[in-house]
Amino acid sequence: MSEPASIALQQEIARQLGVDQVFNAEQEIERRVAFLTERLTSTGLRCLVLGISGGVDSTVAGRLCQLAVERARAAGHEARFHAMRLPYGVQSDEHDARLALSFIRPDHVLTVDIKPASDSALEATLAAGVGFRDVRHQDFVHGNIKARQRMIAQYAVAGAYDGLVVGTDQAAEAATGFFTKFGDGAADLVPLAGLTKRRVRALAEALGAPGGLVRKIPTADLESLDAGKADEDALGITYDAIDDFLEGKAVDKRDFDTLVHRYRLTEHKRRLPSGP
Ligand SMILES: Nc1ncnc2c1ncn2[C@@H]1O[C@H](COP(=O)(O)OP(=O)(O)OC[C@H]2O[C@@H]([n+]3cccc(C(=O)O)c3)[C@H](O)[C@@H]2O)[C@@H](O)[C@H]1O
Ligand SMILES: Nc1ncnc2c1ncn2[C@@H]1O[C@H](COP(=O)(O)OP(=O)(O)OP(=O)(O)O)[C@@H](O)[C@H]1O
Ligand SMILES: [Mg+2]
Repeated sequence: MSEPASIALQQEIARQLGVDQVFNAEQEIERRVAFLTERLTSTGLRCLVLGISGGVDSTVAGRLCQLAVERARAAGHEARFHAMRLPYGVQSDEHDARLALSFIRPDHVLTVDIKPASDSALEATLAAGVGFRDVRHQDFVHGNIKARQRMIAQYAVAGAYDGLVVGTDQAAEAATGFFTKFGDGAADLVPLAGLTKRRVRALAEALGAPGGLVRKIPTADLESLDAGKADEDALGITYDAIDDFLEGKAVDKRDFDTLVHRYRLTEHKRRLPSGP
C-alpha cells in the first residue's frame, strides 16, 4: 500500500471509531457524564448497571455513571447506579475491584458469582456431545461463556430495576475486536466510545482514581489456564501502538498490518447481525 493510501486508511478507521484529533480530559468527562444523564432521563428509565472488575475501563465508566445519577437526582429524577461485582468464583485481583468501588462510591453494590452458571453452560455443551480441539480451545470458549454470563447478570438487574446496561467498549478494543460478541460487547450505552486506552487512563487520572488502577495492566482475565493474561500478549500489539495508530501518529509497518488485519477480521463485531 502506498504511503498516502496507508494514511487515508488510518484516518478512516479512526473516524469510524469516533476518535477525535484533539483531546481534553476535563471536557471529555463533562461530555460523557452529560451523555449518561441525558440518556437516563430521556428514556424514563431509573438506573444504570455496570460490572466493576478492578480494571481501569470499568473504574472510569463506573465513576462517570455515579456522577451521572447524582446529576440526574439533583435535577429531580429518580436515578441509581448499581455497580456489580461479577467474579468467576474467587477473583485473584479482588482487592483492585474493592479499591475501584471505594473510588467510585456507587449507590449500590451487588455481587453475582458467574461460576456456577458458566460451568453448567459448558458442562451442558459437553454433555450434548460438542467437542473442542483441545483443552486450551475449550478454556478459550469457556472464557467467552463467562463474558456472556456477566452480560446476562447485568441485564437481569436492568430488567429488575428498569435500568440501562453500561458497557466499557472504547476505541482500542473496538479497533481490534477485543471483546466477546454479545458478551461484554453487549450494552445499551457505551460512555467510553471513541477513547484510546491512554485517554481512558487520562480520564481516570483527572477523576482522581488511585494510581495503581490508572496504570494497571489490562487483562480480560477470562481463561483459567492463563489467568490474568495481559491483553497485549493476546493481541500481539501494544496499546501504545494501537493508540498511536488511532491518534494519527506514525506506527511501524508490522503494527500497522496487525491492526488493519484485526480490524477487518472483526468487522462483524461492530455491526448488527446481517440478513439477506
Ligand atoms: N465473518 C463473520 N461474520 C459474522 N459473524 C462472525 C464472523 N466471524 C466470526 N463470527 C462469529 O463471532 C464469533 C467469535 O466472536 P467471539 O465469540 O466474541 O469470540 P472471539 O472473538 O474468538 O474471542 C473473544 C476475544 O475477545 C477477548 N475479550 C473478551 C472479553 C473481554 C475482553 C477484554 O478486553 O476484557 C477481551 C477474548 O480474550 C478473546 O480473545 C464466532 O463464533 C461466530 O459466531
Ligand atoms: N470480574 C468482573 N467483575 C465485574 N465486571 C467484570 C469482570 N470482568 C469483566 N467485567 C466487565 O467486563 C468489562 C470488560 O472487561 P475489560 O477487561 O475490557 O475492562 P476492565 O477490566 O474494566 O479494564 P482493562 O481492559 O484495563 O482490564 C469490564 O469493564 C466490566 O464491566
Ligand atoms: Mg479487565
